[in-house]
Amino acid sequence: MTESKVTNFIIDFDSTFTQVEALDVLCTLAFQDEDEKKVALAEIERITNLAMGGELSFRESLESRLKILRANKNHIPQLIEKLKPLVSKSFIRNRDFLETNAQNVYILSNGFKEFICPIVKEYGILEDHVYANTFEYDDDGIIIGFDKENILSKSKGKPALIDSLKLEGDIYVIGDGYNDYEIRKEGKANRFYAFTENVKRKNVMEFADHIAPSLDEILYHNNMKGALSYPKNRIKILLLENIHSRGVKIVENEGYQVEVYPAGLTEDELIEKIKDVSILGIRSKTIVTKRVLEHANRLMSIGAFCIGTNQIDLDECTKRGITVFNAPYSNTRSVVELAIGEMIMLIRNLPDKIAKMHEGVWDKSANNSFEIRGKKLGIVGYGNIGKQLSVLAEAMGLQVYYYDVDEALPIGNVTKCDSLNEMLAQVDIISLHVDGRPSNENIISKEQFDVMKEGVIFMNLSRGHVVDIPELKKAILSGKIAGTAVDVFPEEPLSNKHEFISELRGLPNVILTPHIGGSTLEAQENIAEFVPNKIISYINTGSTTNSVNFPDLALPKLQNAHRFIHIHHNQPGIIAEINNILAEHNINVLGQYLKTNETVGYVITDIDTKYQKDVLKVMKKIEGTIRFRVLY
Ligand SMILES: NC(=O)c1ccc[n+]([C@@H]2O[C@H](COP(=O)([O-])OP(=O)(O)OC[C@H]3O[C@@H](n4cnc5c(N)ncnc54)[C@H](O)[C@@H]3O)[C@@H](O)[C@H]2O)c1
Ligand SMILES: O=C(O)[C@H](O)COP(=O)(O)O
Repeated sequence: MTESKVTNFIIDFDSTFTQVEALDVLCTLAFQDEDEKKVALAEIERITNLAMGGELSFRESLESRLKILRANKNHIPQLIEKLKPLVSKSFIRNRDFLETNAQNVYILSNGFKEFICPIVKEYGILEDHVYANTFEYDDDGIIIGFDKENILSKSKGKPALIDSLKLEGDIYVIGDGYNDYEIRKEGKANRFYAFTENVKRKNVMEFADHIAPSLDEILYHNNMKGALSYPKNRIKILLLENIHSRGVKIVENEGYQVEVYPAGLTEDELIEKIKDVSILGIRSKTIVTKRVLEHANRLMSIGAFCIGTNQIDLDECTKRGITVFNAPYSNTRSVVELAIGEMIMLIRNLPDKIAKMHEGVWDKSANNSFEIRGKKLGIVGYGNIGKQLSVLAEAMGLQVYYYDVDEALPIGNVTKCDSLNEMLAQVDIISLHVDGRPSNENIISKEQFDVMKEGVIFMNLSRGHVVDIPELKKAILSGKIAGTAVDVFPEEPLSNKHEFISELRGLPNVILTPHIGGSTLEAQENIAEFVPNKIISYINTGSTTNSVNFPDLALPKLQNAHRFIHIHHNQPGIIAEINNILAEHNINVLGQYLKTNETVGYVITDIDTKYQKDVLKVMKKIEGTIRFRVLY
């Protein structure tokens, strides 16, 4: 084969250039009767797969498929219209590449020119670069066969055709079928890319020189300019802790390489897994320590698919230019509903009564059973959950008191308390809704239990470490606390397979739940929609809206521009240096956005698309740079 700089791309049509097999679509047009259509379609698909997997000769498969089809000439224009929107997404995206390189792009298909030519023409592909079969019709216009003299209708037709073309330069074949690989197998191509954007055939992928989930990947692999600065399939996302399938779908549709794991991971396990991960998705269980982050060389972003982010070393993330996003409101209501339900259960002594009933004991009595109406509810932590709880509780007739370390505007008729102990001393029901910052460890301990009223109801649905558990146990056993609900624990099992160990097990009138305050399908689905979209927006545009640790920048969509994203330590002079470099390189700036926090500076510069690429290296070398990337 001639060694040359010219690269010829030989592209398959069905399931490569388009997302579908054209004859399957033709079948749906040809059959009116739904049952007949189903049977025919299944048979055509079966035969296609046999041929694409190399188990049936192409000629046999084509003959059988055309026999099943009762298509005619009039169906062809309809077929073309159906196929146009079904061009593979990465081919649509890279129309520029196809147009610019038209001289070296060929379509080689065992399909039919009648529908291929009008579709690929729209992408600049030359008509005389399309090699495919042609239909034969009877006098009534019914498709009865194909041109049997065409080399492509014969076995090993593709390698034979390539041979006949006598192309100069390298030949790279892009396709999803065994017959595409055959070109390489017969020594007529330098490289075979198994194209998996639409279908993945194991027995084709195993022979590939390179597996390409998109055309972007092929262009990137060849150092050629494509529509995207970085192929999405190279972005690996690891989703832990049983994240709702909605979230998995969103990141899959975005084209990321997705790995899903149902439970949390230990620090060592996470260190092992995180090496080539660009995005990490976790819930409350996975602790992302400094040590983990030291091994996370590629990590760009962490999604906490929950509210709390105390499990993540946020300072270290910021220093390393890793953005963190969470879902600050998606499970608020679920926690509040559980808290309301539990306070009613506890004030009526239901945990014990239910347990007795299961043992056959009928204990009908009003002793120690009360309404919640008129009782005083004390909320520790008047944030999103605390406030929503106060609104619902007031509506149910409770008098609400709250204590918060920050200034928080009272909603409705609630009473603000100036100290924690002042509040604890006067309320009948206590509900904790503080965040999990380290300084909140044991904020409820002996001193706090001591000031509480006798017979108080105590609930913790915030974080486990905020309550001193041995002291809580003493207060329950002494009768000081009449009822307790605990949803969160200092140590929680990593998965449903591990045992729950706690000294609170078996105590009277105690509801223990496995950290399910936010575990409703509604909440999980909302979270799974919210967090991935924030991360995708960050990856695609650089927007950091709602980030937990980064300066908040909402950015406009990138149009006819390249975007330089520069993250640096917050030190003087960097923005000036960036702009000097841009000026020295004669770069036309279209827009610039800057925001800093205590740790980092975040500068986005949109520039004209024509610039000398050596500027990229210079930008990376600016002292204090944490990360630099380019988007287009
Ligand atoms: N059980 C669950 O499944 C579940 C579900 C969601 C959230 N949570 C936990 O609930 C917490 C609160 O959620 P949110 O959405 O209301 O958060 P938020 O940030 O809106 O509110 C937390 C409030 O607590 C206050 N606070 C912090 N420390 C305090 C202290 N020592 N004393 C008094 N006030 C203090 C803060 O100032 C803030 O107003 C989350 O951080 C999370 O840890 C648990
Ligand atoms: O912070 C939260 O939102 C809650 O603790 C829920 O956490 P989870 O998603 O691990 O149940």
